[in-house]
Amino acid sequence: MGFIQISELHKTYRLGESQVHALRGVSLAVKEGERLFLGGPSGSGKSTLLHIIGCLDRFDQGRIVVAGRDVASADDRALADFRARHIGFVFQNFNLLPVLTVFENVEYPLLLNGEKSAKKRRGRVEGMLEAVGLLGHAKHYPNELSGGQRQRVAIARALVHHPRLLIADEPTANLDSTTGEAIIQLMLDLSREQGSTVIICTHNRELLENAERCILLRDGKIENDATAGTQGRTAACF
Ligand SMILES: Nc1ncnc2c1ncn2[C@@H]1O[C@H](COP(=O)(O)OP(=O)(O)OP(=O)(O)O)[C@@H](O)[C@H]1O
Repeated sequence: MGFIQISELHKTYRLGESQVHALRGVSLAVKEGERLFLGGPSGSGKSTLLHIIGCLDRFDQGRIVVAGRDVASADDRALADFRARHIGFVFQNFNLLPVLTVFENVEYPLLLNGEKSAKKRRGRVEGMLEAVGLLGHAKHYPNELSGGQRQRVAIARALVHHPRLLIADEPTANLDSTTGEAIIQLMLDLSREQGSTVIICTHNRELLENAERCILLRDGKIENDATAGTQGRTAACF
């Protein structure tokens, strides 16, 4: 069985009388340590799928196992605990807490996970800040940083507790292309060092074309699932 095992996943949003079928039977297996890019047109269901894999949202039908856990059977509290321990998130808008310093933002997941030793927390946070090149900015607040620096803090926060899964939803959408490239590389490098599985959702054609594995969604279904070297992959991806 895969590290992530998804079978016939369906998700429908209900807005008053109308319904949106965001996922229409998605099946997928991801091995531990795999680095997967998720693409597809706007509205194809990418964020919905990521949020379900990241245990941020529920689904209507199907089955999903993440890191050996059948997440549908977990109640909200157990799910929040599972998320805090095993999953790191990077979002398009960075989602840093503006009233906390850079250090405090990165420390937050360790506090959530109940790490009581301030010394251990400090060591882990400083190690991550050094890895993302921002140790000198530990006392700054998010609004004193550039977009690229904020995303580096978000990466440090996402990985500080050594999650088994890193999920990134459009992490480069608000960055220029050079900064975006560096951010993706940093996420891939650091997660490889930690052995984390990575799923990155993006509209960036170049990233999708060069991905080790690229999954394309269309109308809530997987249209294409290709690993590097597969013939015709680029054409099938768009
Ligand atoms: N909270 C919600 N309530 C109602 N409909 C929603 C909600 N979230 C998403 N949808 C709808 O579900 C479908 C899939 O949306 P989703 O955000 O997963 O697509 P996406 O591929 O991530 O799009 P984008 O690339 O624009 O971010 C869309 O039709 C969207 O309008």
